[in-house]
Amino acid sequence: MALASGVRFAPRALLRPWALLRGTTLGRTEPAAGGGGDGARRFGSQRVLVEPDAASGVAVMKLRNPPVNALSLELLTELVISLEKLENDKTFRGIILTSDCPRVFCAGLDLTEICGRNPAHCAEYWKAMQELWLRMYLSSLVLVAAINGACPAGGCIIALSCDCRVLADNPKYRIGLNETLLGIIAPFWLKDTYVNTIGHRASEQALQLGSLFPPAEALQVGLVDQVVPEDQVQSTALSEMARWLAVPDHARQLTKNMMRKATADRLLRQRDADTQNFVSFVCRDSIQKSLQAYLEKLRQRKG
Ligand SMILES: CC/C=C\CC/C=C/CC(=O)SCCNC(=O)CCNC(=O)[C@H](O)C(C)(C)COP(=O)(O)OP(=O)(O)OC[C@H]1O[C@@H](n2cnc3c(N)ncnc32)[C@H](O)[C@@H]1OP(=O)(O)O
Repeated sequence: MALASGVRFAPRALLRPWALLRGTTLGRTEPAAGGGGDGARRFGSQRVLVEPDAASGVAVMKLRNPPVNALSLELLTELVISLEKLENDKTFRGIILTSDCPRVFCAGLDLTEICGRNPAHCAEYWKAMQELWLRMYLSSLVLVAAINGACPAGGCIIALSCDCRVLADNPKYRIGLNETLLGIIAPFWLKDTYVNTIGHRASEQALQLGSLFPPAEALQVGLVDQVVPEDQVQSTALSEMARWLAVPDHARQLTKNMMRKATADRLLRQRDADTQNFVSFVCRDSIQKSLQAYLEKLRQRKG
């Protein structure tokens, strides 16, 4: 993690993402609609669509894992790879992260990845979650979340790993860490990310209550930076991006690192212990029962 001007400081090779890849179609490049030169070419994978604009140095990254962008192992892996690809390309200075699925930004952990799975799978899954958070949280690029749908739990953490958040003004698009309502506990690094964003007292309350904030409250508590009509989310995210990109990269990157490194280092120091803790917790019979019941409730809610 070199700190020289312009040098990327995201941790490299903490986990080789492609080792996790199963049945994905990465590296596909196709012309965008109406596109011409390099700046208009899309690339990405099955679950992550990247629309790069070389002229502005900004890429729009869309999550497309229907129906709710649950963070499956494949989606986590593809996100890490797309992020790494953009970070390694000097053309790009910023990413706007948004959803390609209607009404949902990201439903958080894919509960089917941790329900009824063996400990080895849960460990592999959790390591991938840690990896994505570390890479996003320490990314040298400016990350702006254009939150165009519901954003609970792991979805909220993805958004909080960005530098700035724009939320669509729709009362159904709630954001927050609701883990306690599932009978599970946010690990310390999710808690730290929350505290770093909204402060200790607000986090203490929101974490214990499992609060999911509607837009106006999310703005008030500081979980998001702007709430705008749904059709203005993308344009506002672009304006925010321009504001962040107006700052010289090296100064902004070093400042970001100064603000975030201690939090990331805390996980890096105890990554294995955190994984073991997660696995032993979620594999308990009582926790499995809670998760199964929650999933069942979600399925029955339909229709
Ligand atoms: C020691 C550390 C221990 C633990 C740390 C663990 C950290 C956990 C962080 C997490 O992220 S836990 C996951 C929390 N996520 C949620 O609580 C969100 C649950 N989902 C929803 O509230 C809603 O689905 C939605 C608001 C996101 C979208 O609502 P809607 O558009 O009405 O869709 P449906 O509810 O009908 O869902 C469609 C479909 O998707 C399935 N599904 C939804 N969420 C998940 C999920 N997180 N994982 C897996 N599957 C999910 C849902 O069951 C439906 O499936 P069908 O088979 O019925 O189509």
